[in-house]
Amino acid sequence: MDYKKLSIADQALFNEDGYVLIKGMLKPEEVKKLYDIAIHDEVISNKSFDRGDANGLRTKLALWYSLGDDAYSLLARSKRIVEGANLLLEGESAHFHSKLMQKEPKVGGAWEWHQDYGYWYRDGFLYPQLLSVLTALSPSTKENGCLQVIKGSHRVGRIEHGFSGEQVGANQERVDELLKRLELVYVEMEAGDTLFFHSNTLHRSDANLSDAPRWSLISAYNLISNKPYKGNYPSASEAIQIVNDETLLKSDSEGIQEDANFLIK
Ligand SMILES: O=C(O)CCC(=O)C(=O)O
Ligand SMILES: [Fe+2]
Repeated sequence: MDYKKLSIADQALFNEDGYVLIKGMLKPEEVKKLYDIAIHDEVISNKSFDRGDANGLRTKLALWYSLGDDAYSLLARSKRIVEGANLLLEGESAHFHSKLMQKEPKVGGAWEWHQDYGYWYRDGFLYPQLLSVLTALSPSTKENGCLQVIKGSHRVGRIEHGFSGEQVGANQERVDELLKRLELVYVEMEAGDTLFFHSNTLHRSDANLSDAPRWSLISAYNLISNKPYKGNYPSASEAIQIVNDETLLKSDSEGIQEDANFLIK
């Protein structure tokens, strides 16, 4: 079976709605491999930190910048994903960072409404020419706190963000007005589905009060010409070393290296 790739119709949906969901972007064997590696990855577990929500529930995550030869990077470097990012960003993309989100049963916290560009603006990106690629490693449902998006909200431009507990959230008054006008979509995903979304798309998620974990991998890409004017994000201005789609399954890649450049909190 061939690997999925994004089409011109997917690009049109992304431009219209601010996101596009690609079902079955990963093969079941690929998801199994990545999830197995992730749940046993001690480096990830040691480098993870958590973010509390307004109710004190906490989501664990590990975040790193440069790509390597680990299994997560082979996905982030895969032809189908990088070409998808290139199509949607309308040019050559670079990798800004990747993260492994671990929203555990009963304790995984909520995320407040935000635009990723609300954060990344502060990191020094001058243009919102960035996107997130979220791949579900386990099923993502309303019950376990799937991602919610406001359809078409990428068109409003950057909204002011301020601190809301330990998280940075978008101005609530604006969010409330947009919710009166635009559709709120719960993006339920099966393991192996991938959501591409614009850096100005408003999104949030509920806490995971269910018995099922919700793990996902999120890689962020910027247009290579839109490199940040400050900070130290080497991969954001480097060409991505693309690998064939088969590489993830064929290689004996494992978890991430201890010396990957992790964000340390
Ligand atoms: O996966 C989620 O629930 C939201 C995470 C998110 O939006 C982020 O890390 O920027
Ligand atoms: Fe986000």
